[in-house]
Amino acid sequence: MSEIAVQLENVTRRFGITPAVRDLSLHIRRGDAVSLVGHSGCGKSTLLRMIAGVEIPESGRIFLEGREVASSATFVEPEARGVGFVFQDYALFPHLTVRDNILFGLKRHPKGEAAALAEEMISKVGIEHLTHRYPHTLSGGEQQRVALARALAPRPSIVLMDEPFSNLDQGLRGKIRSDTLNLLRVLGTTVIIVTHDPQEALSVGDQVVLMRAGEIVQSGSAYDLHDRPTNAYAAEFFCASSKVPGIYRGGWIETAIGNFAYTLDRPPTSSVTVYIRPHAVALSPGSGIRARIENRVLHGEFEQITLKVDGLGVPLKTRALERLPADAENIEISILPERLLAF
Ligand SMILES: Nc1ncnc2c1ncn2[C@@H]1O[C@H](COP(=O)(O)OP(=O)(O)OP(=O)(O)O)[C@@H](O)[C@H]1O
Repeated sequence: MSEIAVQLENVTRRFGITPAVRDLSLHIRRGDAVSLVGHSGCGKSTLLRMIAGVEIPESGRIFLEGREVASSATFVEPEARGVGFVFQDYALFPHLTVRDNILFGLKRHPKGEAAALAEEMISKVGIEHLTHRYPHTLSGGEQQRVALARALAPRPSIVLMDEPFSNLDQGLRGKIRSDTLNLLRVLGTTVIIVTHDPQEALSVGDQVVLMRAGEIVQSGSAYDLHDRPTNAYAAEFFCASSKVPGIYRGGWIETAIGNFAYTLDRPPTSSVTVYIRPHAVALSPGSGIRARIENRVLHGEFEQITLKVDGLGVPLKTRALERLPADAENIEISILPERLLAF
């Protein structure tokens, strides 16, 4: 069996003249959990739907588990692709009980085998107590688990999930997300999860794929995308920054808040923008960089502090784990050059 579960080669799909997905190539390893993230309209759902087979690429080729399923010469129907799908609204059949919803996806199996597969997944997902209920009597979290059991019951090797946790409230979302991912990992299922939430994308993925206007902006580990973005768009998408103008001097950058060691593939004296993220600003008494506290927001464990530094056109933000005195007005800070980004 191929090590690559999903392979897209130069896939394009247009609606009218604008491509929803543009000449996109992507490889996903077997068993990985991949998050597909980007702002509304960037083409995430269209990409997922082409992998599922409910949308047809205009050009390019799609392979699942090494088998060509879509190209100019081939089209494999969705039911024959071995792919499970979980929709944002769960799409459960209202007139069927939970058990019958799960059995519905097993129609191609002999009756006894279908019943056994359904029971196995009902127990793995932990919904034994719900099997006789109808969807409208279930909470959002319960419906999500039924939809997951229905998608997984036929044991697809690949599961596609379109915003699967977005209808759950914040408290439940983290728990259901980690339960779902743990189960998929135990089963060895490859999963692609579409989300527009940057934090969710980072927490889900073995691989994070950031899209914009039908193209991949950057793809890699969550650490790559958050800590080592290769362009300004990715840097901004995953973390709000204070943007400060600077001059690249070859090996270092000159800014209004100091000079920082930095290597860029640019000629010296180029203008650059330095992205100062909250974790690049440290409270450090005695540093000599004085900052006025403009705002404090307590987030429980940490406090978000907005700071104004003389000579700097934009405020800086930092996160303090230590509590500052309630009446603190000024503090001294330092900038951690290894945490700066410049483009
Ligand atoms: N059936 C369709 N007919 C016409 N245009 C479409 C169709 N489906 C998608 N589009 C357009 O293609 C682009 C990409 O849409 P898509 O739904 O893939 O984006 P998305 O990233 O999933 O967005 P969202 O997060 O809002 O669901 C959008 O501009 C959308 O308006």
